[in-house]
Amino acid sequence: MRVIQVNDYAEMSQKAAEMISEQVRKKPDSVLGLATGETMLGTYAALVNEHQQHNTSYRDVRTFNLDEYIGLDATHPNSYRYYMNERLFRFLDIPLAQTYIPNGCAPLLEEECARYERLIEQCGGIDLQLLGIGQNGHIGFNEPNTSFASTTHVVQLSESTRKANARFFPSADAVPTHAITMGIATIMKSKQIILLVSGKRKAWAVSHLLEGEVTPAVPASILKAHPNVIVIADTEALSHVSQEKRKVHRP
Ligand SMILES: N[C@@H]1[C@@H](O)[C@H](O)[C@@H](COP(=O)(O)O)O[C@@H]1O
Repeated sequence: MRVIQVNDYAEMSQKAAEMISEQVRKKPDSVLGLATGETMLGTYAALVNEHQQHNTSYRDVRTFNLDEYIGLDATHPNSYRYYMNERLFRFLDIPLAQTYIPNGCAPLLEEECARYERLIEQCGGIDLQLLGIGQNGHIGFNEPNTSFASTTHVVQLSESTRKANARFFPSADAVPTHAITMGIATIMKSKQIILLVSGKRKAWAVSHLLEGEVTPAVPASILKAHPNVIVIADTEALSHVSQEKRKVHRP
């Protein structure tokens, strides 16, 4: 695991956008794994900027998002489909049919999970997966104590995650109780992973990731076992981590 320490959110976002654009220029038919949340907003804005300035084309790219709330459709402003369309896809030249997000309104949710997992495989797997991290160390919506062997599945969101995400909803009760998420094994199959972390809110999760043991109690800790992970973290997110560990980590 390689750690890149940056000063702040803006620098983290710029760095991540540069790495994603580079991947797409190197391999124009890349399969990108995408994430949502506040962490990604700056990266997507920087990516749009880069696309407009340098004409990097996304025509042949396919994208798979990590997760989606159950019960919110594409027109709901809090659905991750809405977020992705509004924040990123509408500014790029990517055909929407090449952007995949689990359908949280599918009548048969288990089948939807299996379909999604199959689709990722049929596209040749994810070349570059972008990840954020929850305050409790979750990745995607894989809450603490999810099996490391899990594939795309339906999850019940923990109260702490619902509370953390309530800031985007009109009220805490409006946050859905369930979601579909890529599993931990799905995420770990990606060829490369970039984890973005910003702010004091995430300091505990980052310090466990870099200095704690690998345990299902902190889902992100499994990333230590992946051969190609880059963590881009700002000074506040790294504030609980020793200077030594901030430099370079290899599995
Ligand atoms: N499912 C998403 C995660 O993929 C994301 O990493 C996390 C952190 O979000 P934020 O970036 O808003 O802190 O929130 C949600 O739970």
